[in-house]
Amino acid sequence: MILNCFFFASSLAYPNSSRQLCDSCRGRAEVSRLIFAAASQKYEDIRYEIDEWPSHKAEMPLGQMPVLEFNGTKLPQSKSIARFLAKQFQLAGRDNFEQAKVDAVGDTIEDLLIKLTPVFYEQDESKKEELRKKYFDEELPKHLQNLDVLLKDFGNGGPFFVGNHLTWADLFFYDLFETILVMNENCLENYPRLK
Ligand SMILES: N[C@@H](CCC(=O)N[C@@H](CS)C(=O)NCC(=O)O)C(=O)O
Repeated sequence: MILNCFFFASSLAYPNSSRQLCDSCRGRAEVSRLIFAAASQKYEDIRYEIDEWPSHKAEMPLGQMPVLEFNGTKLPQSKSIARFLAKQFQLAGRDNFEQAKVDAVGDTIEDLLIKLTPVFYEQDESKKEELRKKYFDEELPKHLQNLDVLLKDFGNGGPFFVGNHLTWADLFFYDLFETILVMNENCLENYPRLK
C-alpha cells in the first residue's frame, strides 16, 4: 500500500527555550507519520513549502492540508486521516468501546491544540508573549487536568492512555507535547503521569 501525505512546512522558534525542535514545524500530518512509523508501514511523504502552496491548493478537496491519498482518492482532515490509518494498522483500540475511549482522548488533545493556535498565528511579538503566558497559566492546566483524568480512568495504571497498549492517542499526545514543551519546558511538572 502506498499512501501520500501533504503537509505545510513552517518555522517554529523559541529562542529562550533550552529544548530544540527540528527546524520546521511538523504540522497536522505528523501524527499520521508517527502511526506509519509505529506500524512499520511505507508511504510517500510529500511536503510543500509556503511559496509552493498556491499552485497546489486547488488540488486538495477542501483547499487545505494534510490530505491522504488512498487508492486514488484524497481524504482531508488530519484527525480523520489519523483515525483511518490507526484502524488500518490496529492502533485505534481493540473494540468499539476502546475506540471511543481513544477518540475521547484524541478530542481532548484537540481541545488544547485549538486554544493554542492563536499563539502560533499572532505576529506581534509582545501580544504573542501575552497570549503564550495566558495559555500556559490559565488554559493549558484545565486541559492537562482533563487528560490526567482520562489517563487514570482508561489507562489501567499503565503508561498508555487506553488499555495498556499503544494507540494513536498516545502518538498524538507525544507529537503535540514535543512542540508544547519547546514553548514551556515545565508545563507537565504538576502532572507526573502525563510527563
Ligand atoms: N481541520 C483541518 C485543518 C486543516 C488546516 O487548517 N490546514 C492548514 C494548514 S495547518 C491549511 O491547509 N492552510 C492553508 C490554506 O487554508 O490555504 C485538519 O485538521 O486537517
